[in-house]
Amino acid sequence: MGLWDSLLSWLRSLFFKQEMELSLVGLQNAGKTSLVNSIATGGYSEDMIPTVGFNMRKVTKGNVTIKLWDLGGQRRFRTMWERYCRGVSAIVYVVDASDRDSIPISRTELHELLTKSSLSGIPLLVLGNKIDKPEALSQQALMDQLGLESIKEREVCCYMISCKDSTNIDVVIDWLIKHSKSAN
Ligand SMILES: Nc1nc2c(ncn2[C@@H]2O[C@H](COP(=O)(O)OP(=O)(O)OP(=O)(O)O)[C@@H](O)[C@H]2O)c(=O)[nH]1
Ligand SMILES: [Mg+2]
Repeated sequence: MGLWDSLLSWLRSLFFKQEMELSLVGLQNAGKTSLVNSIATGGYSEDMIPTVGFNMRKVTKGNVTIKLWDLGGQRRFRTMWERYCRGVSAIVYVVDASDRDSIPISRTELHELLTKSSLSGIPLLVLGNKIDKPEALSQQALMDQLGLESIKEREVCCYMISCKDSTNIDVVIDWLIKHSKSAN
């Protein structure tokens, strides 16, 4: 009985194994690396080292192996974003929703990235992070200030999250799994 069950689940994993690759972009200090940690282990740390260049991390959720390109958000690394977003299943754009002064720059960088023809049609998931902070914008205000409604040529979704409190991380993982390449 046990053997039969494990044989079945092995067969199932052969047929339903899915892979996806995605890129995390957004300004420095937005919480991209924190999000990777939150997705991978649920862990959170206050003292993070800014990402220099990029990091790659593979995370398995159920039958889906997610390859995450975690890119540096400082200005000098932003020219790399496009290269690492080519061919991915989804672009995840992380915004510090509590840092209101940074939103206009974040908006400009997002729309600049989306003008690249190499990235046309790739679904976009915008995440307003740090909603544990009282000064965080509401979802509607963030969507307005980022000009998300003007993006028509691709699927766009926006969630508000907190890596610190693990708020909505499960919703993010569900969205990602639904957008893995072999999923319908
Ligand atoms: N309050 C709060 N702080 C957070 C949250 N997520 C991340 N931070 C903090 O924000 C800071 C920056 O986080 P990182 O994950 O390094 O940001 P990043 O986007 O990877 O930054 P770069 O690698 O420089 O592009 C760290 O001090 C984190 O602890 C959150 O949900 N709430
Ligand atoms: Mg980082």
